[in-house]
Amino acid sequence: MSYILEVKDLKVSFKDKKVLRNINVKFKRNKITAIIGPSGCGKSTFLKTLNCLILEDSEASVYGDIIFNSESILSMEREIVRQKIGMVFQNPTPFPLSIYKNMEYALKFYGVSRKKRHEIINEKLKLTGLYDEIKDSLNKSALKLSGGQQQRLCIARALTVEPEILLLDEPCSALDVKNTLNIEKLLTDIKQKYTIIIVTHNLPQARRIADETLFMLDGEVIEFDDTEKIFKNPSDQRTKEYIFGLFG
Ligand SMILES: Nc1ncnc2c1ncn2[C@@H]1O[C@H](COP(=O)(O)OP(=O)(O)OP(=O)(O)O)[C@@H](O)[C@H]1O
Repeated sequence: MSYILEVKDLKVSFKDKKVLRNINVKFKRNKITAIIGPSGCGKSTFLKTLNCLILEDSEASVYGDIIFNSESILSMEREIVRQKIGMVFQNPTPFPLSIYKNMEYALKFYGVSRKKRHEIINEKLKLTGLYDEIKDSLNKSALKLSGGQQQRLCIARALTVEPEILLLDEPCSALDVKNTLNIEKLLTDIKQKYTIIIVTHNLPQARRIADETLFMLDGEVIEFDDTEKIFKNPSDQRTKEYIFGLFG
């Protein structure tokens, strides 16, 4: 089995508050992994640690290591980490620019030629199912798109720099059912090419799309296994109680 990311003895604190405790897990390449757990258990902190975003917080201390393709991301250049490990947030975050300029932004930063930028932008808009919907209004403000379209644009934008891993923090929590299902289909369509790690409160969503599911509680990983095993026959009593709705 090929692993893309290995988390070793990871601990994260904000000042003296311990938020993540001794996490040791490995993420499989080209799979969707869902991270679930009650509010405040540390899911977003964990996700933000996986692409070093947490290091931008002056109150955060990070111990342990995260190995990506046999290299420690904590000692890699941040720009390379962000290119290899992209992130999409809970609320769609298009820049207040045109759709095209949103898509072009990171490509310009990395010095990609105009012709190549155009090719990549079309390809990613097609991949995320947006192209047919917006091909005649690429110069329109991205803020005028619907919430679901904005979130697909953010995914398309994150993919322009060809990350190997895409992290998503509750990407559907601001969307209706139809847009949620669109995003879920999109994620399952692209997993042949990308490794996807998604934080979700929506347990049926984790069950629908994730190959593996990681259950966290109070900053610890309680159980990490095939999604079917976690939902049908979890090994730990605490996972059982969360899955069957006794807490959370
Ligand atoms: N920048 C920060 N400074 C101080 N404490 C923080 C910071 N970010 C998160 N925390 C604390 O860390 C703990 C874990 O928060 P985190 O957002 O990771 O949990 P979560 O499981 O993603 O929660 P939710 O499901 O509600 O989004 C919480 O107690 C939170 O208050």
